[in-house]
Amino acid sequence: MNEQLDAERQRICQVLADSDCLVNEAAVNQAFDQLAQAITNDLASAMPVVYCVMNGGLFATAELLKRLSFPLEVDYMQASRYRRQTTGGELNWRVSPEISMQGRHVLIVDDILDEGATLAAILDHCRAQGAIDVRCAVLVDKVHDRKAMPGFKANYTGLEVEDRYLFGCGMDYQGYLRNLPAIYAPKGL
Ligand SMILES: O=P(O)(O)OC[C@H]1O[C@H](OP(=O)(O)OP(=O)(O)O)[C@H](O)[C@@H]1O
Ligand code: HPA
Repeated sequence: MNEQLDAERQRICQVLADSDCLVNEAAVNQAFDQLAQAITNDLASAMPVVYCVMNGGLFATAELLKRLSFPLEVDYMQASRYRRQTTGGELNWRVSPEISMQGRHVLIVDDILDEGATLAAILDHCRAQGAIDVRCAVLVDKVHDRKAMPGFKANYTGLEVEDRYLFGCGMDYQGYLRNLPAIYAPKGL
């Protein structure tokens, strides 16, 4: 491995070593079980299309899909506003989904509702595309009063987590550590 990449690896390992684990793996799995049950109750007969919001939604989508045992289709979209930073900017659409939303029940899956600007824009887009029912599921809703639309909530929320910069379970720290099965926050952030 080149020296620069190894220094990066060591820096990220140090961030992880210096972080607090806020939600452990067992609690994350329990949250996914509850989310999947609520989604099943509502959508089992609806032949929904489940859209993963890449990249952060990949982990939550996989965890949910393996718990959903009814017919559905899966697609993805990519709309990002953080670009490896810890504060959000303008929403940048990078990939649009292939499966049409026209006349369909739609479930958007993402890792986190933070300020909510990403999800709000995606939900508007889905309605404009002709979906008859648009719902969203997030693993985490971050608790603070900076929501883009006050009171904005996902239809399905796994966990409410304190107002710190989070990583793990799909959420990244500077592009890394999405793969961790628990939720962490770096000390001081
Ligand atoms: O509620 P908001 O403040 O809008 O933030 C939430 C969004 O931010 C993250 O995506 P990001 O733009 O970092 O892209 P990523 O999915 O590739 O990490 C996350 O996956 C959500 O989509
Ligand atoms: O706390 C966060 N962590 C990772 N990605 C995010 N995108 C919005 N908020 C966060």
